[in-house]
Formats: sequence, structure tokens, C-alpha cells
Amino acid sequence: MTDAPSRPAVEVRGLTKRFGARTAVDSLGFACAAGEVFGFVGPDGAGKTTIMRLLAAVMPPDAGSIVIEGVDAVREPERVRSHVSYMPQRFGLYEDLTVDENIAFFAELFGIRRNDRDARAARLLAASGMTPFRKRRAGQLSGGMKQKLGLTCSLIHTPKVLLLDEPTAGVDPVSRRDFWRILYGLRGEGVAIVVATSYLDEAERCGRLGLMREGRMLYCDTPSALKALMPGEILAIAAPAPRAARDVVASLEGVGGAILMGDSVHVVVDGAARRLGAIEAALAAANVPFDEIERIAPSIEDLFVSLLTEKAE
Ligand SMILES: Nc1ncnc2c1ncn2[C@@H]1O[C@H](COP(=O)(O)OP(=O)(O)OP(=O)(O)O)[C@@H](O)[C@H]1O
Repeated sequence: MTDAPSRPAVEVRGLTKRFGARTAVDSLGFACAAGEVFGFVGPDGAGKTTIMRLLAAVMPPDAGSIVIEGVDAVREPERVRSHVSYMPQRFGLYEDLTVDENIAFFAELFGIRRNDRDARAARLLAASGMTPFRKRRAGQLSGGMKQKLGLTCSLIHTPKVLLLDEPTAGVDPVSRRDFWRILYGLRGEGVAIVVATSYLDEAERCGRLGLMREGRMLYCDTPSALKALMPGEILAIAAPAPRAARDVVASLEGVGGAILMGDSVHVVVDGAARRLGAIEAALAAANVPFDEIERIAPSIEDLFVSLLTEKAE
């Protein structure tokens, strides 16, 4: 076997996938080294799940190349799959089987020897605080535990590359911390991790982030470098009709962008104190009620909003 230590574990060039008239992934290029955590972030529909599926070689791209551990994933999807573990948004656990039985099932699937499997499973279960639940049926686990079991099953065959699609969606903060502790451990073992996420804390844990919108990667850098790009400040408007509030404020002077975040609108402004009065007045004039407007610390999401808006202009 030839070994090239400087070669990235994942190398992608010009990757493009279309669904009918829609380009879900558009000329994507990036690389992820062994021991690196690379995150894809962006709004729903930005193409994150499609990227994961392409990397997992579960569907072919329309153009571009994916090389994983030196293997061309487009030409040799079967070979690539032996290096890769893919944890989709809904990992296919067997709800009627216990934790141990699920692990045994996936170990069989990957042809893992019993001894290797037992030792590895014990370690992964201990790391995620799941040891006391080994005999519990998967259907009776909490959401966080299910995700951790999914991760354990994904890792039972010691992949070189781990692909995680929104791995901790709906997971409580403690479980999320456990989950990331395991990921950091893997990083130490030289596993390359590519993760799609929409959580701030998760995005901040990545070594590098690719910011996606409409299939294109608009920015790619470390979380702190991206944060340093943040122009202006953020005002959060809590309003009963946030959509209407957004429409009113979006075009005001000094507003760089406005997006819906649950029940509120996050507005990027060039100066919070300077623009607050005009925003209140505009909402009142348009008869759009609001409960509260406050300045908040920018989250990664806000950063993305402001960068995405900037790029669109
Ligand atoms: N199998 C498919 N057939 C048709 N269109 C698809 C298919 N998969 C994805 N798309 C479209 O491609 C675009 C990108 O979708 P994708 O699921 O990759 O985005 P995403 O960033 O993962 O968003 P989400 O977090 O909502 O899954 C969307 O417009 C979606 O509707």
C-alpha cells in the first residue's frame, strides 16, 4: 500500500449535483485532513445533506471529483464506502432491538470480528454514558441516546472518514457534549470528520467551516476568522407576526439584513443604538406590533445572515 501522509483524507473538486432544474450542490471544492473537523453550515435547502450523500457515495454527482483516502469515490463507490461511515439525519436503528443488539447488527454488516467489536463498543458506550442502557430497546431510548447509539453503530468499523448530517438535532446539551467528546477522541485517532450542522455550538467546535447557500460555498474559514468578518451589530425583534416585522425593517437605512429566527427577527444593523429608534418608528407606522427589541451578541447564525446578505448584494 502506498502511503501519502500529506494527502487530505477527503478532497473534493468542482462537485455538482442537480435535481431537475435545481442545482443542489454547485461547483463545490474543499478538503478535509485526517484529524480535522470540517463543518458545513447554512440554511435549510443549502445543499448540506446532498453533499453528505455524495461524499458517502450513495449517489453519483453530475460533475466533479471526490477522492477519499486516495480512492475515486465516483468511479469506485464500493471501495470508498469501506473507508467511510455515514450517519444520516435519521440513522436506521432497529427500535425493537436492544442497544447491544443494534451494535451487533451493524458490526455484522461491516464484518467486524467479535473481539474487536466488544472492546470498541464498550469504549464508545462508556464515553457516551450509555453503558447502563445496553439492554434497553432502542425504541425506548431518549432522542439524545438514540443519536449516541447511532454514532456508536457508525463507528463500530473504525472509519477513516466520518460523515455526520445534523448529528445532534433535537439532542439535549449534555448528550451533545458527550457526543462531541467522542468526536474529539476520534480526531485524535486521525479520523477526518465532515459534519453538517445548524447549531451554533456545533459550528464553533469545527476546525473550519464552509458557509453554504443555494448549493454554493460562499465562505470557508475557521469560526473565529469568520466571526471577525462580522460587520455591524444585531437587534432581535420579538414580534407576534415576525414575517411582517421583517418585511418592514429589511429595507430601512442602516439595515444590512433581516431574517426570521423562530418567533423573532434578527436584524443586522450598522449601529444598534443609532438604528433602534427608526426601527421602532417604522414598525409603529406600519401597524406591525412587537414585544421587545434588544441588542444581542451575534451568533454564528447571525454572522451567516450578515455574510450571506452582504454577498447577495
Ligand atoms: N432527492 C431529491 N430530489 C429532488 N430535489 C432534491 C433532492 N434532494 C435534495 N433536493 C433539493 O436540493 C436542494 C438542497 O437540499 P439539501 O437537502 O441538500 O439541503 P440541506 O442544506 O441539507 O437542507 P436540510 O437541512 O433542510 O436538509 C433543496 O432545494 C432540495 O429540495
